[in-house]
Amino acid sequence: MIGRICGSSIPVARWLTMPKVLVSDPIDQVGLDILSQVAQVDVKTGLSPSELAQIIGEYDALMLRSGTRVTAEVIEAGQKLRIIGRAGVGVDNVDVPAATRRGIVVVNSPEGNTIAAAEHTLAMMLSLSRHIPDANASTKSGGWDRKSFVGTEVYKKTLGVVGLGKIGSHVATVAKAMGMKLLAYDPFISAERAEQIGARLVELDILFQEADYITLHIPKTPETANLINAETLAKMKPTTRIINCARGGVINEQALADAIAAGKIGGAALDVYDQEPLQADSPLRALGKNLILTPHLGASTTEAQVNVAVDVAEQIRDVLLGLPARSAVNIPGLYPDILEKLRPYLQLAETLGNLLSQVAGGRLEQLTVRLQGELAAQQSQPIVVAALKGLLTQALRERVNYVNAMIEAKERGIRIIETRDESVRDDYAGGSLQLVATGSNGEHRVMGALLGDGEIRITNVDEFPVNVPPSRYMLFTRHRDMPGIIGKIGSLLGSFNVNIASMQVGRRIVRGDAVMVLSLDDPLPEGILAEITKVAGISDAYTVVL
Ligand SMILES: NC(=O)c1ccc[n+]([C@@H]2O[C@H](COP(=O)([O-])OP(=O)(O)OC[C@H]3O[C@@H](n4cnc5c(N)ncnc54)[C@H](O)[C@@H]3O)[C@@H](O)[C@H]2O)c1
Ligand SMILES: O=C(O)[C@H](O)COP(=O)(O)O
Repeated sequence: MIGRICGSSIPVARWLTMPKVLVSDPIDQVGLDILSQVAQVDVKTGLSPSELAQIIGEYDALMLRSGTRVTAEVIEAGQKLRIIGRAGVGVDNVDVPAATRRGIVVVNSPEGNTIAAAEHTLAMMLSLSRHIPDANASTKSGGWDRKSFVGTEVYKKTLGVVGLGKIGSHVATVAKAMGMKLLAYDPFISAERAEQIGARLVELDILFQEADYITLHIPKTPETANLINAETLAKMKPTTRIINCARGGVINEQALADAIAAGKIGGAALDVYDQEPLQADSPLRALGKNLILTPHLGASTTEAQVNVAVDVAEQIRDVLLGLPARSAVNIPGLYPDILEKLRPYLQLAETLGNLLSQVAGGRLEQLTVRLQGELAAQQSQPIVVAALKGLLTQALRERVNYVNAMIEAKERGIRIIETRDESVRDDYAGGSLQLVATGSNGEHRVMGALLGDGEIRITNVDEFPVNVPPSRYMLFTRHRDMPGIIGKIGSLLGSFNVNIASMQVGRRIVRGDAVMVLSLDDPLPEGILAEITKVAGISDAYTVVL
């Protein structure tokens, strides 16, 4: 039987077992079509956080814009949630730390609406300069008033750009072409970058004092909240006009309304507000032609909505299919191109982390990740995250993933040390990875490498050289290197009907201490470990399940 779901023909049986995606804000149909290839898609907009919390439990993914608030309560209720996709830039309406703790990947579309937001900013600046909204309203209501709407030119005026990122840079470039002089404030960009755009990087106070127009393109952070307040407004010229198409809350709205009403600044154009929708009794609603208000329309162009819908829907689809997301805001450094290159190393790191947690046992206090030889030239952070994921697998099972491994480790008080040494040369062209765990059972270490075909080799366990591929079931022993031990272990396993796939002994000196590593086809039956430790010369035996 064929069911028709959002334009695609999917057999009903398959549809019923598909993951479910909730779309909680208006999203372009092209995004819904992409999601429908792999999921059941429900569109339910206008939900409050508590309404969302009530239904989110049945969904594997959530797609939203700025109209939905994803609180910690929503995330807690979203027990099946794997991904939250923000079809836009700002993720300040999502409790990202709560999502990270739960291992939920949060993605956005960092560039899909850049041009739309920049063009809206420029439209706001020109509308404010020429009183277009009020002149339009007056004319439409029957008037022909040319005297009240005399404007000013932007040509040769100074534009102060706060936040010279993607949107700020585009605004600056177009403003430059209109003959404006540019000042910029952004503590995270270089003077050279500002110069390329034609802007002079200055301190914030200089920008406030000298700019005729100030445009904000910063995220809302503890540093930027309330950036424009009564004190900073007092530094501006009485003709200065402010445009905010970034985030509400970076301007103190009461202070702005007071300054405009008192003629202390020239005016403002706002697209974003402290509380959205803008409160009915906001002091901003009472002001006249020197204040323009739009209802968060910066990203509302046909082109931008297609861009962000495709960008985010593709990422949700990929994550639901087990593939990486290309712009996850809470996975450090894991971009697809890097991921592709590092994939075999990530597998190695995760396997060694899992092995180490079982070799070491007990409570872990510190993990040292050593990248040696060629490996030291690779980007290390994803490798560290993969090692932590492996290390925590025994404790957290599927609850740990690339999103939350770092935070879970930190919450358990595990210190992470990373070292790299390109000068170490061994038999492995791709270099070696060594993991050292320090904890309640002292210090333990494992080392591994990749063969030319990408196959993993465990090359050292607690300073004993070995050369074994990892396998699902493994048996490790510590013993005295003496005749007869290997045979006894072999026949003991045989008597319990356990098949040995491979066996390796690692020793540093003849007849000294040694390790034995066995790869087994079957899990070890209960009781066999006790029998193994009774064998003369065996000091320790433990199983590892990878
Ligand atoms: N109105 C809308 O519909 C709309 C649409 C898109 C984006 N936005 C918002 O616009 C803002 C900018 O977006 P973007 O894509 O250009 O982001 P971006 O990350 O490219 O740029 C932000 C810039 O702000 C700078 N910055 C950070 N903290 C700062 C501080 N304390 N002081 C000065 N500069 C600081 C950063 O260095 C960066 O260069 C974001 O808040 C985004 O959410 C709004
Ligand atoms: O951060 C963003 O991308 C903008 O604020 C756009 O928000 P919207 O998707 O709700 O229009």
